Amino acid sequence: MRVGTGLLGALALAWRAGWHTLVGQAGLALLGSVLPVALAWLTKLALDGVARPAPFRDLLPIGLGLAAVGVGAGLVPHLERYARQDMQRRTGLLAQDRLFAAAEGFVGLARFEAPAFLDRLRLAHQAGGIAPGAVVAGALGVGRGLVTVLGFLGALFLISPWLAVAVVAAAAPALAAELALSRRWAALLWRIGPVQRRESFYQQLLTSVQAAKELRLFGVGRYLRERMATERRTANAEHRTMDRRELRYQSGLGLLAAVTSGVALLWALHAAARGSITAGDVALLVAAVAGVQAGTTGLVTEISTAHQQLLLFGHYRAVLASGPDLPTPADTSTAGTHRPAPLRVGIEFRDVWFRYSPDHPWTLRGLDLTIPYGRSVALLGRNGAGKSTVVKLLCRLYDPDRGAVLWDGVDLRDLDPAELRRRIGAVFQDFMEYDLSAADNIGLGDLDALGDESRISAAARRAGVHDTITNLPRGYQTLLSRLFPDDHAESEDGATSDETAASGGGVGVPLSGGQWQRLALARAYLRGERDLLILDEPSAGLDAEAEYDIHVGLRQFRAGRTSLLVSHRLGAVRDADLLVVLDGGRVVEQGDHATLLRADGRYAQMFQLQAQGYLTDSPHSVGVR
Ligand SMILES: Nc1ncnc2c1ncn2[C@@H]1O[C@H](COP(=O)(O)OP(=O)(O)OP(=O)(O)O)[C@@H](O)[C@H]1O
Repeated sequence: MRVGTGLLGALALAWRAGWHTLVGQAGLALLGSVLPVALAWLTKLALDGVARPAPFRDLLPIGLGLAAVGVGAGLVPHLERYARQDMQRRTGLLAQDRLFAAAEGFVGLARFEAPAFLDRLRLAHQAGGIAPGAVVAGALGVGRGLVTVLGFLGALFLISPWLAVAVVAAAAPALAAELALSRRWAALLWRIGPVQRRESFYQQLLTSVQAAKELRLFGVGRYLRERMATERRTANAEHRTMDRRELRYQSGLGLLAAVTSGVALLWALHAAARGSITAGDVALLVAAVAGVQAGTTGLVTEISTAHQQLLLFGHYRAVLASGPDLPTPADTSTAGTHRPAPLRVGIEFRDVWFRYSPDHPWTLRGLDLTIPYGRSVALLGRNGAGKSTVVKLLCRLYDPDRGAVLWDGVDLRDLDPAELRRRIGAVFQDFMEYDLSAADNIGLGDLDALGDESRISAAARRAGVHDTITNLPRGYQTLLSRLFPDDHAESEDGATSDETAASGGGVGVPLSGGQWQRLALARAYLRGERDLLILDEPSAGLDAEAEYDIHVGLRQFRAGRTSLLVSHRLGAVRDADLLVVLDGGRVVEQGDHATLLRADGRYAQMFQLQAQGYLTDSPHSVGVR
């Protein structure tokens, strides 16, 4: 049943991707399947005619038929290959698009963090490119093989029924064995998923420019290479075991088929010597036994390949059928009921409990927090206190396990997540550095502004990165990447782009850490008119002067706007309307700077510690004096 629905799914995808190619491919498969049988029959007729002997005009149609079959046999395989590859490309493209659309539809992050789901996604991605096309080609191949085998079996049956039965009996175990093997292959691919994931992690590590510094400094390249090889050896051992099993099955079954055909041949020669069958019958019998065996082997291979691909295609179908990861309102279209209205009162975390999974400890334990409309709130606390987690819940990348996050009193779970996010601008602590142009890096913050130079440069100016960008070789159009050379053309001396890149010419320009951070800030500023601005450590990588500039700019920009700012630099956030200190997954202190200093609690301690750090001499310098 599952095989049936998988096959139907693949056929439906292929039909959608290009029905005319599918029909052409099926027609060619049918033509290809009857040609060998027609060739054998026509050869028998020609031999019998010559032996009789028959006049040439009786032999002429047979000769023309043989010539036509020869032309067909020469052309059909090439046409079929072309149609198959075209189908592969079309279904691959459609399948990939559907897979990525499904992944894009996951509202939250949890699935991207679950190793089992990641394995399934990887297999689905691999399968999506080739499996549907391979399943369709396999199904057509099976149909073609069946027609050929049945045609030859019919011929055999006419000459000797018991021989036909014997040949089928010899082929049946091969079919059963191949099906069992293909199931084992699919299970193996699933089993070694984590091993391959680790191997590819080491591969990326050993070739990534970020890791290159530390690997060289610590001299750990060889150690990691050995770990990578260990993973590959584990996968190889599993493959080898399967290959050996396959070898055993296939050579045993091949032997059985060879013995069957040998016996059939001896019987045919014996019968011809006694005069009970003609020379044409012998030729047809030899062709039929060989044709049934070759056809069965082909059939078995097609079935097992299609079966394997079908099992892989199962991962693709599973991802597509996995449904929403977080509940979304049933109907987001009805009169905009699930659209968040512009923020008017504020956002409230009400007794929020959250952990990343049942295996993780609680990160938030009954958090109560209000971000009032039009005010700036700064979230403070030591590493791991849960500040970024609050940010992620606010963007609805996860849902609370208990309690609720309310947008003007409406639970975020009752709002359309895409609409909610349209109202938010954010810089995450682990912001993205896109290997795109400077303009694109900013413009991705708001696709409407992507071609709007004035909006992009205004955002860049506000983030203090405009001058940096205009000094780049191609200004806002400079590619900020080491991955893609800016110029794919060969240089004048004929060097390829790889060589040019290796010598430092024609490559995109990467920025410094702080410059990237400003770019991320510009991206958020592009969404500055949105209802809520979230900045998670927006100045961590900036120099002191830049940080000051950024915070002055931020202060002006934030005035009268609702914002949430996460920072460890207390001097930079002291003038926020509300300072909130998190500890142990809940709010332990809140108020403005003056109130919290007077309270002489956690904030006052942290603030004084940082302030002293700037003002007092270090114990070492005192000692030196
Ligand atoms: N994706 C995740 N899966 C599991 N645990 C996580 C995940 N992200 C964060 N955590 C854990 O949740 C806790 C809170 O992390 P969070 O990033 O919110 O802290 P933070 O206050 O922002 O810290 P920092 O000041 O270091 O940025 C930490 O113990 C962290 O290990």
